[in-house]
Amino acid sequence: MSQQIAFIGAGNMAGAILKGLIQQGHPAQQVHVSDLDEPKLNALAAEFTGLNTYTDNAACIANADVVVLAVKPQLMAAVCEPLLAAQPSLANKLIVSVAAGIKVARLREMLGNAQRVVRTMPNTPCLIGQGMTGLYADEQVSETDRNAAQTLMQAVGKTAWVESEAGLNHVIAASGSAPAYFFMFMDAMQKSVEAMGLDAVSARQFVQQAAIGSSQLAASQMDKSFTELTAQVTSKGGTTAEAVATFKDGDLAGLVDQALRNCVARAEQMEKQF
Ligand SMILES: NC(=O)C1=CN([C@@H]2O[C@H](COP(=O)(O)OP(=O)(O)OC[C@H]3O[C@@H](n4cnc5c(N)ncnc54)[C@H](OP(=O)(O)O)[C@@H]3O)[C@@H](O)[C@H]2O)C=CC1
Ligand SMILES: O=C(O)[C@@H]1CCC=N1
Repeated sequence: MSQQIAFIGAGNMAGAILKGLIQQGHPAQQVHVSDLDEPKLNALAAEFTGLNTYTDNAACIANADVVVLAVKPQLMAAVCEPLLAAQPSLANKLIVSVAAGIKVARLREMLGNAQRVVRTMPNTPCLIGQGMTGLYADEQVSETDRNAAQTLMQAVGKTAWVESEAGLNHVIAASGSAPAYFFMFMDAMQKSVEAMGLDAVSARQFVQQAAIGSSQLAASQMDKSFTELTAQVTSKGGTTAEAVATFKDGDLAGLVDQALRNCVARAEQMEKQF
């Protein structure tokens, strides 16, 4: 029998994971989700017959085997307090956090020293089963719980463990936040070709399919580095060479490096803040 899985917070990330999970065959009757926003819950309940919705977080987790904490980091402490008050021992539940910037030790503190805590860093492509999730657990977490957390996230994409908790912040930079970078790049490309005269629908289709094709090509040629794949497109004296030179002149790599370092720095700052 499938596990009872409870999501605290029905926002972007929980929505992506729970939809992916149900679409992958987990019975909606065994998925529980709570949020303060009733219209959001009603929309999910209308989409997934049998889904259990709550405005009371403690009720949501009452019979759960796995609790996915999916509220904003700044709300996590306030959200955990009543959970702990209602269930002083969370020993019978595996806690899976998707929150950026809240370390295992801090989560345990918020949850009355709950031991069974796994941190994950997914991304929004989980919504279509194409997510990438980094996982971290310390030595106090059993193999069974690690496997359960991994199986949960594998329902919505690929997974990989990181050995140190600091590594999870690198996962945020490389993949948790990354969909936003790619969308920004695609948006800039679409706007550019639209300004040149391509209609909006065509511009989106060309840019989007180029992105899909490029990432699938890269995945099919794991023996080639991204630099080698770039070289395959770049004919000497041709058009790509001009665009590539422009990116190099503008230090695209330096800008990307700075952006990712700032992303990690913010995660580290949040670790102190929340
Ligand atoms: N978005 C992303 O791509 C990723 C996000 N994450 C992490 O996921 C977590 C959630 O982020 P995201 O999904 O983007 O945020 P959202 O704001 O979309 O989702 C959080 C949800 O929690 C609800 N909420 C607020 N207060 C409570 C409460 N007291 N009890 C229950 N629910 C509550 C919010 O409702 P309301 O809107 O009404 O406040 C909202 O629906 C964060 O910790 C983030 O770090 C991790 C990886 C990727
Ligand atoms: O922006 C954030 O803080 C979250 C974490 C990764 C993606 N969104």
